[in-house]
Amino acid sequence: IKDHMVQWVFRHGDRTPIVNFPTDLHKESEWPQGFGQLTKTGMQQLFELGQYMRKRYSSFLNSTYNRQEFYIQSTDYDRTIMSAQSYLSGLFPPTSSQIWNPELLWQPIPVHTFQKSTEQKLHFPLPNCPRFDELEKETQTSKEFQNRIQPYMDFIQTMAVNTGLELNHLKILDNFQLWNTYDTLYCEDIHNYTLPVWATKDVINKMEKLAELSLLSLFGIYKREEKSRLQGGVLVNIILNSIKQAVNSSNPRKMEVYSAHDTTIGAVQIALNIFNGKLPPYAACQFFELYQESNGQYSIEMHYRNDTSKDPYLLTLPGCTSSCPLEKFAELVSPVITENWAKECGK
Ligand SMILES: CCCNC(=O)[C@H](O)[C@@H](O)C(=O)O
Repeated sequence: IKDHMVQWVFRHGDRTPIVNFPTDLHKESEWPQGFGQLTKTGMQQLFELGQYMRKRYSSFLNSTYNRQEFYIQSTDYDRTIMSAQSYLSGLFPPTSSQIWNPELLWQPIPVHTFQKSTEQKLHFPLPNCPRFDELEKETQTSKEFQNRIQPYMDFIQTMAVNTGLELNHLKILDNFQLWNTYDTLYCEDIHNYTLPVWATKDVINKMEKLAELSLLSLFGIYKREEKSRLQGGVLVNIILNSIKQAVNSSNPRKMEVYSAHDTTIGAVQIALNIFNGKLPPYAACQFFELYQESNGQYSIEMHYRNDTSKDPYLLTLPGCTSSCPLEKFAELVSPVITENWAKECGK
């Protein structure tokens, strides 16, 4: 069995909070680099990911960086671009012929990025899609969602008082307010900032569950396939087309990598119906490996690395085997792939 091409999507590394909630004890000025910035921990996490991939693909990838073989794109955020750079310093330290400064075992490698307004493939949820906004509203009032949020109603009331956030915003979940508040408390806790007295272990756990429900209900729970056609299916389509091109190309790129966000991983996994319901941790990665079997047939394997202490999980596309023939894979994902995104968005 021969590795033919790999596609990786990862979340950036550890960062500072992105937003304050009204009663937050810590303001942006208390964070050395301000909101949303990659920390040294985050840099180390991505460096480790690069080293992991160097080992995993030692026989597949050329040990020296080769622009014909490798391409990386990042969303247009400091944290994802810097994550990509940290990752590349672990994946492609310069080998003898590439060393340009003997005191520095690092080489510049291009991280491609596109303006937020024009990039419509990596930062989810993709904006400016009226049909998706409609589906979001339908989701919030659906019984599937209401059944899951009902048990938390009293808790959400308490959270509104503790955080100073608007109750009727908090309970619809889709504007990330509860998720963002959980995230800010999580960042403060990791970096040893004092938490408010009400932020007990139990409260944080309940907020984590609601953050997970935010991600799940954003792309799934209700009309998963239709929402995925407008969201995660867009990136699945890009990845699948790139894999198909590699099959028909005489000298295909070996690896394409996307430096992105937790919502990117969530959108793709919910579109593929392989989501584990948990928030993707820092530097988590979903990756696809195209193999050519001895009989010449091409198959795709999907893996998810969300714990650096273990091997990545081999994931199985529902309806297929873990090593899924390319044609079968394409057929099974076709319900979440749209030929005309703008039209389906009702623009
Ligand atoms: C505030 C909501 C936007 N959050 C982000 O962009 C973060 O990068 C988030 O996606 C993450 O992966 O931490």
